[in-house]
Amino acid sequence: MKQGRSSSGFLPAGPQSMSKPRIAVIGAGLIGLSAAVCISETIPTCSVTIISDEFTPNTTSDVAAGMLIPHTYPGTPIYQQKQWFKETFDYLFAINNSSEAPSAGISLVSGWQIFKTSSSAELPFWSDIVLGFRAMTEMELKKFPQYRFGQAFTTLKCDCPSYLLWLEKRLKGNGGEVHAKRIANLWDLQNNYDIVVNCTGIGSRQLIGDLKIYPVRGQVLKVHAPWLNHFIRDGDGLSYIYPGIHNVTLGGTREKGSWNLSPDPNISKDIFDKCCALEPSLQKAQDIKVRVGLRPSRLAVRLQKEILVQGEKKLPVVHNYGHGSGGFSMHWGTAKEAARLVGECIATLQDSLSKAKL
Ligand SMILES: Cc1cc2nc3c(=O)[nH]c(=O)nc-3n(C[C@H](O)[C@H](O)[C@H](O)COP(=O)(O)OP(=O)(O)OC[C@H]3O[C@@H](n4cnc5c(N)ncnc54)[C@H](O)[C@@H]3O)c2cc1C
Ligand SMILES: O=C([O-])CC(=O)C(=O)O
Repeated sequence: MKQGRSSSGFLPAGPQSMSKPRIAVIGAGLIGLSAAVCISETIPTCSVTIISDEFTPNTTSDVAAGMLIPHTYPGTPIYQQKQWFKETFDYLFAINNSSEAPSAGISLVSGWQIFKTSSSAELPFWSDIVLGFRAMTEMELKKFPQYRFGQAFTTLKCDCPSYLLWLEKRLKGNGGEVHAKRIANLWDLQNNYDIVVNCTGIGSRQLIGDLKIYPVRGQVLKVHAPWLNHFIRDGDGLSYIYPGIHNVTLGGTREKGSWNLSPDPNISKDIFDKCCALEPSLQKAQDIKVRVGLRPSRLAVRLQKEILVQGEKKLPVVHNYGHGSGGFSMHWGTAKEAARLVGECIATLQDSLSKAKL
């Protein structure tokens, strides 16, 4: 049994009425925790239970840099991605402006995204959502002699384990529960929950057989270099330096289709050397830790309702997974949409219950 989370007796023996709809959220990474918090706050009449086999600090979400810099999903309309990013940015900006900022692990960070050729630097769809987006000046570019062009802006960063713990605490404060268990089949939940929210990330490949989701392996270093406060990102996405509250994340790699979770020392050296070339003071970094995560990648985030049917039985499922490289950038926007879909499922269930009584 994992500390503070029950691993047995997780199935509530609740009534089958819809006076208090019972929602099971599968997955305790960023996407499951944020969806659970959002559902518990927007539909306070329901009970929310997270069921997951892994928790912080052992999820992909703990490995992430946690920067709010979106990656484009080719299969999701841009207006939709822009809305999710804006909702996430506004929500975290408000937390950053509150006394909760340090415990939630949310900080503002300014810096540069740099490019070797100006033609590779299109105006991103999120340029009017981050703060103070502009082209870098000649003087700023002098710091990076190999680069021709750059974008300067201020964005938000989540300190990943702190933020996940903060979300879990908030869920429990709203009366939510958290249980440690691996789910092999969504139907195992049908007797005890009215609606299931699937936030299993890369686990959706096995749990529901979605072969459209695949891993993109990422290796990063988490180092102690408290003098750094500006981020630097090579526009190719293969070198970045992201200072946060507790450490600096150095990255990174993108290996499509690799399931290998073991750190590769040669890759660590390569990341370190490339980041030192951008920011020589990193030679003095200490306490270097290596982490590997598998980005749950998909052409489009899957955010939709599905009604599973088995004979007479029905199980409403809301899917919310496949956030790839952009979970932190999009999570609150997708959590809001998942909560809205759960609300629709509750309305449909209530409607069919009242029709059955007639
Ligand atoms: C190196 C790296 C750097 C990144 N940097 C950034 C960044 O700077 N900004 C950004 O926006 N994004 C970043 N990301 C992407 C981000 O980490 C992901 O988009 C996000 O963490 C996905 O969250 P998730 O909750 O879907 O997945 P996960 O964190 O993997 O959570 C899935 C959960 O589901 C549970 N689960 C799975 N299957 C089952 C099952 N059958 N039964 C029970 N539980 C199950 C797991 O135990 C886990 O708790 C980065 C990723 C990596 C790897
Ligand atoms: O690309 C970045 O800047 C960080 C990130 O999201 C990732 O490594 O997936």
